Amino acid sequence: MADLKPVEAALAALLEGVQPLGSERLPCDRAAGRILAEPVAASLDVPPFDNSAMDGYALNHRDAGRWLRVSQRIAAGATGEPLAADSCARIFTGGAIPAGADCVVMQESVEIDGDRVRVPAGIPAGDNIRRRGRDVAAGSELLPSGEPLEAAALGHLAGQGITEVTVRRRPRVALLSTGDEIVDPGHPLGPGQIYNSNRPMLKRLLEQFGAEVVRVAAIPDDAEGTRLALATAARETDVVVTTGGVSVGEEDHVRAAVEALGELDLWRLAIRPGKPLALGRLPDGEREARFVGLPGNPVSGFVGAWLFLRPLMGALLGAPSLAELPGLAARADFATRTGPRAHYMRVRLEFGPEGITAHAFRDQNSGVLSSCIAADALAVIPPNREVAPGDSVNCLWLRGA
Ligand SMILES: Nc1nc2c(c(=O)[nH]1)N[C@H]1C(S)=C(S)[C@@H](COP(=O)(O)OP(=O)(O)OC[C@H]3O[C@@H](n4cnc5c(N)ncnc54)[C@H](O)[C@@H]3O)O[C@H]1N2
Ligand code: MOO
Repeated sequence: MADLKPVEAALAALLEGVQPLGSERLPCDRAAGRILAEPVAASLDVPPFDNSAMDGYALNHRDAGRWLRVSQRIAAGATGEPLAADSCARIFTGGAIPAGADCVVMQESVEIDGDRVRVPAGIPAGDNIRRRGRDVAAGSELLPSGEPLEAAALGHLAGQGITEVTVRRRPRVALLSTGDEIVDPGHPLGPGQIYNSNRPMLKRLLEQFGAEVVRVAAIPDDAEGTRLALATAARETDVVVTTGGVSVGEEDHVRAAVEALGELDLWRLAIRPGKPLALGRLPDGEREARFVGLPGNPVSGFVGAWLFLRPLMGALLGAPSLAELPGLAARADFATRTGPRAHYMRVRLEFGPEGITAHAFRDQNSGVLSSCIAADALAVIPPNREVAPGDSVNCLWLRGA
């Protein structure tokens, strides 16, 4: 087992030389989930003027504790007049603070007598005022390149009146299945056959990671057909992913075809599941598609997608948030022992007042996809390690992309 390589070595080989893809302009309302390809500068202060955080009265803090005439009414959207002496302004949340006022007192704290009010003494200057530029200052960087355009970022763009952004083109991916026994749903199953569960699973994961799956196909079981399928896929895409046929079986034409078309490295990784992995390049004139051959076992493909396809999509998208899975420490509720391979165990995390507990699924076999459905994380148990209930284990978080 001495030849088993660490995940990091394969990942470094996979990402070597990968450059972010080109960009495209999109209207903001079609850019949700996309990755910014350039920084966006703020041209406006947000908020654009000092305004009230409360429904109440705007005054100068030196007048707090005295009876004041209510000299004007300022609703959100209106601008008031400068405050006259011995007066305050009725003001509503979002209303512009009039000149001369430097604090707002909420109406629940005010005594009212006809058109006069008295606020408690000792109100500090600035109280309940949302200062101009407090959220965003004009001229500052609103969002950096590589930022995923999720809810708050989209709100921030709109806050500047921005209608269009430059985002990365989505990586185009081909997803090809090997295996004579694999049948697509919708067709009858013959003896010894199984349905193709990897395809929809990996398609969904790739889309979650920001890719566009532009081609799905089965690789035919002959040398020429395999070569044609791979060459066609490479021409149309940035990444060609295959499933199955990466261990030591004899039935496989993928290896020979990738070697004939470009370069191939076969890895045997010190991880369970996902030991065999094929990485390569498929040149097409000036450009090339990256090749990733994931193992056929569904859980091995699932884990391989999180560990390899996610950072690859991150590198193509220039999105640092996809580079590494977030890690968190949890208390194991299980016992296990590893051999020469690190075990990436599917766990459900329970967040309690005493901390986080990792519950491992009973059957961790790499063919048992049901263990992935409710898995929140992969608990990474290093090689040659014994874990007892209560021990701390490092978990890689799988919720979200
Ligand atoms: N002698 C050895 N045998 C195996 C080794 C080894 O080192 N020496 N490694 C094992 C490990 S670990 C893994 S993981 C698998 C990887 O196998 P392959 O990538 O070659 O995949 P296949 O043999 O084609 O398939 C494995 C398994 O997965 C099923 N499968 C394949 N594709 C799909 C699909 N699209 N949907 C659902 N299920 C799929 C397939 O029917 C097989 O049962 O090799 C071990 N063997
Ligand atoms: O590495 Mo395989 O993925 O253990 O089943």
